[in-house]
Amino acid sequence: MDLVLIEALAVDTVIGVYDWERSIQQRLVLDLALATDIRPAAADDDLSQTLDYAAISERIAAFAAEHDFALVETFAERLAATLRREFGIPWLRLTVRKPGAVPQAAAVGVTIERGQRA
Ligand SMILES: Nc1nc2c(c(=O)[nH]1)N=C([C@H](O)[C@@H](O)CO)CN2
Repeated sequence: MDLVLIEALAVDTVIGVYDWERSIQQRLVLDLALATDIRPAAADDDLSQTLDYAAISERIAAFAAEHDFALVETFAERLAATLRREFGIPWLRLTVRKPGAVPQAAAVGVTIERGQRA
């Protein structure tokens, strides 16, 4: 299976467990690897036969704007389910980083893999 990539996608959202985090927007940085077979699109040079990384990036920004989870785990799990359902993605790896959450770390976050990778 081939992979369509989206790397270091920055989105702003309400995210965090503490009271002071509930009234501000914070940045998350996402990496995605999305399984698909790119050969039909490549054979016909046709965007409609592959995963449109621009459309998916826009959907992620909208998802971030419309939700306000406490945990990055919840953000990752719900986003993965949404993308798989709406774009028919059989398998994905998603990393969600929260830069600045721990001052001593460049970023903290989670990586999940969901679905079947053929
Ligand atoms: N595993 C997690 N640990 C923590 C999270 C989280 O989402 N997942 N969140 C926080 C706070 O919101 C933190 O980011 C504020 O600086 C703490 N630990």
